[in-house]
Amino acid sequence: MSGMSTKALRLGTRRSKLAMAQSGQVADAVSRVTGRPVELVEITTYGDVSREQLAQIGGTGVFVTALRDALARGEVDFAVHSLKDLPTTQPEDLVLAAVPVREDPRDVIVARDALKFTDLPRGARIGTGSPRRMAQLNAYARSHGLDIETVPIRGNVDTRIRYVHDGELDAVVLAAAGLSRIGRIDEVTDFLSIDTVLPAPGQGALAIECAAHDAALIASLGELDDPFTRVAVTAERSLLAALEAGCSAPVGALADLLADGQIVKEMRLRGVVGTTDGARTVQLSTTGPVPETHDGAMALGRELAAEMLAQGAAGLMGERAQ
Ligand SMILES: NCc1[nH]cc(CCC(=O)O)c1CC(=O)O
Repeated sequence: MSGMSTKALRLGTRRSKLAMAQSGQVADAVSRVTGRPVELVEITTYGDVSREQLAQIGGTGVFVTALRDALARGEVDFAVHSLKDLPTTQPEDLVLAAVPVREDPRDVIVARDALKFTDLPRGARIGTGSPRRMAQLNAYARSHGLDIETVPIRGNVDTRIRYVHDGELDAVVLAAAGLSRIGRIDEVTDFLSIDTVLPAPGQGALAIECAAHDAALIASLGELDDPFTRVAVTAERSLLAALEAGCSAPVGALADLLADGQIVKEMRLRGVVGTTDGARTVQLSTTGPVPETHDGAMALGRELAAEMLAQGAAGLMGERAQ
């Protein structure tokens, strides 16, 4: 290494509490593996300043573009993204140098009076701006005789929880991982089973991205990579891409390992799409050997997407949250 090796690495981050929390955690880990200090560089993104409904803006990756621009201009050395917010196409000048071990991928409910999802009273109002969450919660409600109303909301995690504390909503749906990262996991009143709500592709995982030409940095950051998380999110995102759906589309996906004791046997990939009213869904699953390559993981996602499309998935994805 040259004399550059003790120079601080610049980590581009959004200013939101969640982004600052996850960037801070990654900064510590990167500092540990590189032996270099990491300095946070705050960047405002379009997704932070826009007051419109995200789903209405329509474009994928609104949180990501400004960070990537700063990377491409060399203003920062690396960036941390929530993987579920990353578009499925990777810019050629940037690489995902590491996908660290995934946190709990589940969605959760924060409800008044410590209520569980299935104990919500008739007419309960549940806040979520996500067509994926609406579709699956409404589908569950229809098939289990629950009477709920999904209410489109957006805003950061604190804002969304405030709707419940202020009595405007009975419950809100959030990602466990986000609450965990900002230290509010104790406020969860119900962890939604994967059988009820499949998370967004990549949910709970982070992506550490840097310039494709920065070979030394790619190698260092690579120490934080978890190969299984990477294979799983690659399959999930390949499914999403093959369904030609954006991040606001009603697509859930999760890949997990099936183990026999300590021995990993197979990987299962599950996917769902549905209309936001929950009236129609297509949900499929495939199980097979854990893919050993990136291409293998991509193929698995494409194959499941093809089966879902054959069952009419495309017709269920036209909707957007209002
Ligand atoms: N939709 C925004 C978003 N992007 C990433 C997370 C945190 C969870 C994660 O990293 O997957 C959240 C909040 C949420 O969905 O509750």
